[in-house]
Parts: sequence; C-alpha cells; structure tokens
Amino acid sequence: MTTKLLRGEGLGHHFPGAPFLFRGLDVTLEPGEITGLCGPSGSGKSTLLSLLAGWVTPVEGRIERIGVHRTGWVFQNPYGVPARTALDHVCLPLLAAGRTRAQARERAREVLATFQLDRSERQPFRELSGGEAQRLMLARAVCAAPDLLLVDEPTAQLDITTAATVNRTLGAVAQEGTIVVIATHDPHTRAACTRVVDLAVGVS
Ligand SMILES: Nc1ncnc2c1ncn2[C@@H]1O[C@H](COP(=O)(O)OP(=O)(O)OP(=O)(O)O)[C@@H](O)[C@H]1O
Repeated sequence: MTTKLLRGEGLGHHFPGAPFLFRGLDVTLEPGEITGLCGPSGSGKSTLLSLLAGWVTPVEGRIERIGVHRTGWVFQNPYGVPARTALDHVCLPLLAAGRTRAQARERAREVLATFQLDRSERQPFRELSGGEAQRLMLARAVCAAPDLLLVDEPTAQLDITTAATVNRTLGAVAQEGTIVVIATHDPHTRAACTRVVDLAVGVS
C-alpha cells in the first residue's frame, strides 16, 4: 500500500472576532483507521473537516499531507440532481475518471449494493428518502476512490440498523486504503471509530 498520512500539529482555529474553537490540537490520520470528530453542536467539527480538506488555512499550526491527492467530502445535507437516477449519480465520477459506460455501471452497482441501494438505482434523486440520499452521497464519494474521505454526520438521518451497515461499510473503505474521518454526534458511530478526537465548546 502506498504511504498515505495526514498529520496536523498544534492546530488552532477561530473565525474573525470569535474565540478559538480549538487550540494545540495534534492529529495523525492513516488508512485503515476511522477517526471520529466528536463534540457538541458548534464545537468546530465541520470547521476541522475544512482544515483537513485544505479548504481553510488554520490560524495556528500546520497540516502535512503525504500521498493524499484525492479528497472526497460527503456533506451533512445531500445534494443531487433531482431528475437523475441514483445510478447516474454514482456513474458520474467513474465516467469522469475515464471508465467506459459499461464499466462505470458495473462498479456503480457494486458500490450501491454495499450501501443497500441496489433497489433504488433507477429512482430519480428527488424520490429518494433523506437516508437513501445520504447513502447515495457516500456511494458516490467512495466510487471515486479518494485518498481521504471526510464525512459530516453520515448517520444523522438513519435508523440504527442502517446506520450500523453504513459504519461497517466505512470501516471496509478504510481497510481498503482510504483515510476516513467522520464528524458525528451519534454515540453508535463514535463507537465504530478506531480513534476519536473530542472537541469541547469554549476553548480559549
Ligand atoms: N465561515 C464561518 N464564519 C464565521 N463563523 C463560522 C463559520 N463557519 C462556522 N462558524 C462558526 O464556528 C462555530 C463552529 O461551527 P462548526 O460548523 O464547525 O461546528 P460543528 O461542531 O460542526 O456544529 P454542528 O454539530 O452543529 O454541525 C459555530 O459557532 C459557527 O457558527
């Protein structure tokens, strides 16, 4: 397996005019692990995801990336094209990566099945339930084989059984060589993480 590593040292961040959300945070993220970013609402979980993605530069500290080129982000709220099917959504990154239409469909169907969406493949996005749409976003991100997968509240809209399946699937994705980071409130998802970064509100 190619070496992949994301290391944050002494990370601190705040928005202009606001107090620090966190300071002096050290994190080391590796494939095979699911790292949970846990903490109450407003503690800075999504902000830390943005730092790890490289979208936001930390006010303090530095982030080192080794072998991390492709980043996938699954947002808290699923966004899709209302009239396009679930299968279309997952095929898109595969077609963009140069797969033929037949190859893209075959791979997309495999990944849809791992997220229990095989029966929804022909449904347009607008007809999917909130939980199905959320799992579709995960399937689309996983299909693109990212080095780093950042997921914001993946199980917020799911029942406990479906959430457990999603957590297991993310564990398998991590085992296949992706660095997986999840921001979550859900104690079951927290328990499925192999390491946890706890954020508190009101760090000064
Ligand atoms: N672009 C921004 N500009 C100013 N303040 C921001 C910005 N983004 C987030 N914040 C503030 O930073 C704090 C942390 O937000 P963040 O979304 O990281 O928290 P969170 O832990 O992910 O919350 P939740 O669990 O509710 O999603 C909040 O008080 C939020 O209002």
